[in-house]
Amino acid sequence: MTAARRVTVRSRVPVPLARLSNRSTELISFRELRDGAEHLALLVDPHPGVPLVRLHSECLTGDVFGSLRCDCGPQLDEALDRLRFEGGVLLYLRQEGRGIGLYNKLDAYLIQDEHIDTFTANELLGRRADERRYDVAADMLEALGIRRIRLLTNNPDKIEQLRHAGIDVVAVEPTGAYVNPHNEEYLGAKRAIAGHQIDTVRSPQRQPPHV
Ligand SMILES: Nc1nc2c(ncn2[C@@H]2O[C@H](COP(=O)(O)OP(=O)(O)OP(=O)(O)O)[C@@H](O)[C@H]2O)c(=O)[nH]1
Ligand SMILES: [Zn+2]
Repeated sequence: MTAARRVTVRSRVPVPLARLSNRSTELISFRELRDGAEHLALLVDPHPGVPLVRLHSECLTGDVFGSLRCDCGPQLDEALDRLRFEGGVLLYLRQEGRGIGLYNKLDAYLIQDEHIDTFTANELLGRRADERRYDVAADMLEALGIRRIRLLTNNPDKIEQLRHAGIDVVAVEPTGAYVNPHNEEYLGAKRAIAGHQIDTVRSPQRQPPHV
């Protein structure tokens, strides 16, 4: 049996971000990540105390194009706003489509258009309902010297997997429920099937980034 290789920081690059103005921000890459993906950490100088951490799984359609089929865009905005206010860490995990990839996610959307829920749609494509693992996120936090966190999420699986991987999640802070006419079924399935703590209160549309 080969010994597990330790994840270390590969580079820390200062990158000023318009929407995090006046904050010192670094993008951090890693060596030896267990799944070989190019996951990234955004570190914003935290206030003293237990840092706020957001694990954000990649969603090209929501994060970049503002797709209304999901809630990823406004959740990313919210996390960045929180970091601007109090600092912390955002792990941007390259787990597009809950781990099935972009093209498969687009195929899953066509299945969902027949009123099949988002988890069953993955399975009809021969994939698992959610293929994400967060042990890689725990490795990244450890490489940053962070073992105690406040986690920004509604997803019980993130909490459980991080704790199992040895991260002390001392508090869970809910992220918003960004409901719109196009994502109501998607959010309903996250709540009913995956146990997300979501209040399906309609929230404002995504706002343009602050500059
Ligand atoms: N397969 C699939 N993936 C989707 C769909 N809609 C969004 N996603 C993916 O779901 C993931 C959402 O990630 P997050 O926002 O980090 O996490 P979450 O599981 O919603 O949990 P929170 O921490 O509460 O936001 C991203 O990888 C999206 O690409 C969908 O309909 N099908
Ligand atoms: Zn999304």
